[in-house]
Amino acid sequence: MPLARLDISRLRNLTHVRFEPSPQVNIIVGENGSGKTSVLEAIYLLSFGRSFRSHKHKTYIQYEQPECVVFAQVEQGAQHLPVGIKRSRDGAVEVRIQGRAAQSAVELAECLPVQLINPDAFRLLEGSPKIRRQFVDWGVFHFDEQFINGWRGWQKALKQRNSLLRRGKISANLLAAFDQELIRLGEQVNHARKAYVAALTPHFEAVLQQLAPNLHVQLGFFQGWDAQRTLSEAIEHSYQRDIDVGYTNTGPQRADLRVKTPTGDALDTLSRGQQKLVVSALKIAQGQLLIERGRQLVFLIDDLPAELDANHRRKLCRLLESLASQIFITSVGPDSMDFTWSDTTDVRHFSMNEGELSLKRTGEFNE
Ligand SMILES: Nc1ncnc2c1ncn2[C@@H]1O[C@H](COP(=O)(O)OP(=O)(O)OP(=O)(O)O)[C@@H](O)[C@H]1O
Repeated sequence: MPLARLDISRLRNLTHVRFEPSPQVNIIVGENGSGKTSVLEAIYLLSFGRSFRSHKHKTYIQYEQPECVVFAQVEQGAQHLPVGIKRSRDGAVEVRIQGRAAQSAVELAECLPVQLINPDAFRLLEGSPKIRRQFVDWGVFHFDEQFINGWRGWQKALKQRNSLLRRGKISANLLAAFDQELIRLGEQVNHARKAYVAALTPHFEAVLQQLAPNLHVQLGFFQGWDAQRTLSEAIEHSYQRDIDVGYTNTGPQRADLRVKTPTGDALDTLSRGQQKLVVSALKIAQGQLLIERGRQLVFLIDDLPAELDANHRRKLCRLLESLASQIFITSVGPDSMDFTWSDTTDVRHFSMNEGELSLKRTGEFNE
């Protein structure tokens, strides 16, 4: 499933970048502000339909341009699948897969799963539970084909219930009718998430053991309500509170992935670099799980050296190499990319200079 070709037009300072990446390791080196992260942003846009840097599409469309376009040939077996996205300044989004308009961003995510590790990665530990739920749900989405329909139905039922609660004057019978569907789908979502976290945990532990053997970190899953109760019981229990506050207090919308060390929350006890290692381990574990199920994914590693010492950088590279996935790594200087890749790994070095990308010959950086 690697990207065989990538065309980026009018995205930040990339007026027109066109290149053929390696199906394995791609290293993009350039000065601050040269456009390295924008290449990763373009690939991410192709998978998620949005940027990881800004929710405002106008910020990444090149100044004074009406739109940006990212187009790729995605390898699927012996075939190439053309996939493209166009984001216009007026807000329009056009996604095309194999020449036809895609129905939703879900189709994009299905044909191009992308995993990002960047300097903001520690936000997964630091940020709100929503960020961790999104992390878990991304994994479940690729792990369990039934998940997305149940999740969408549950979200719809939850929104309807909340809107009823907000308006007040609600009859118990009407609420109960909504609750049946909410509970059925909510239990489904919860079941899928729990199964996923259970499958992810041994992968996470093994990856972390390789990356940082001295770190002892445990994963736990909070389902969003008291584990001793069914969802139906929990909703019934918080009925009056829901009416008082005007929204649904309990359920899978409160779920969280708990990351703990023996002495407390990982966030409070680990250094920044250690947090980055834990998050990298979580993301690599997600990737491993996908690969184990016969899928492929693209890893985007933005600014690899940030917060990692040479020893941990090398360990991370070794792990990434062992995944046999397509990887894009950015770095400000070749010195920090001192890892020796195996002779059998296809490594392509690119240099980024003011929005212009060029392929380097092997060893050119060291000359
Ligand atoms: N909408 C835009 N249109 C044109 N240029 C933009 C736009 N937004 C940002 N830029 C410029 O595009 C470049 C984007 O660089 P990018 O963030 O990709 O750099 P980088 O090589 O990853 O840098 P660093 O090493 O500092 O992270 C910057 O020079 C920035 O000023």
